[in-house]
Amino acid sequence: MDDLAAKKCVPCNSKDLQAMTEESATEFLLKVAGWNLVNANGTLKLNRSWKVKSFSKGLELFQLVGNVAETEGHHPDLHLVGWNNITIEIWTHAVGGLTENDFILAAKINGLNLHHLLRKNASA
Ligand SMILES: C[C@H](O)[C@H](O)[C@H]1CNC2=NC(N)=NC(=O)C2=N1
Repeated sequence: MDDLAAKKCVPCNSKDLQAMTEESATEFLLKVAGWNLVNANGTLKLNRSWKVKSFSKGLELFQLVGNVAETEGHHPDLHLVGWNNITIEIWTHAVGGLTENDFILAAKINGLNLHHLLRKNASA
């Protein structure tokens, strides 16, 4: 499995795109440190949480992530609650599960410099 952060997401409307098995997702998960695999009512998703220094730093984090998402044409679900708690969920809506696109996006998010936005004990 080559470097996911160097790959490009494919359009989600390509007809041969299909959700991967939980077994495959577990293998891909090894390549995206810090992310969790969750099963939300039968839909596999990735999620990761952070504590940010402030509400505005949370919005800055969203903008950095949003720029990557727009470049890739593949988008996360962004949650900012209790002013400084961020959770990002990633899944491929078009297939109702996980595809390699989701792990590429997670790997690219892991490559962002977010340290200046995060509380010291930042992993929520
Ligand atoms: C054509 C284009 O690939 C689709 O509209 C994209 C946009 N971003 C997307 N993002 C995610 N997470 N899932 C999708 O199915 C999806 N579809």
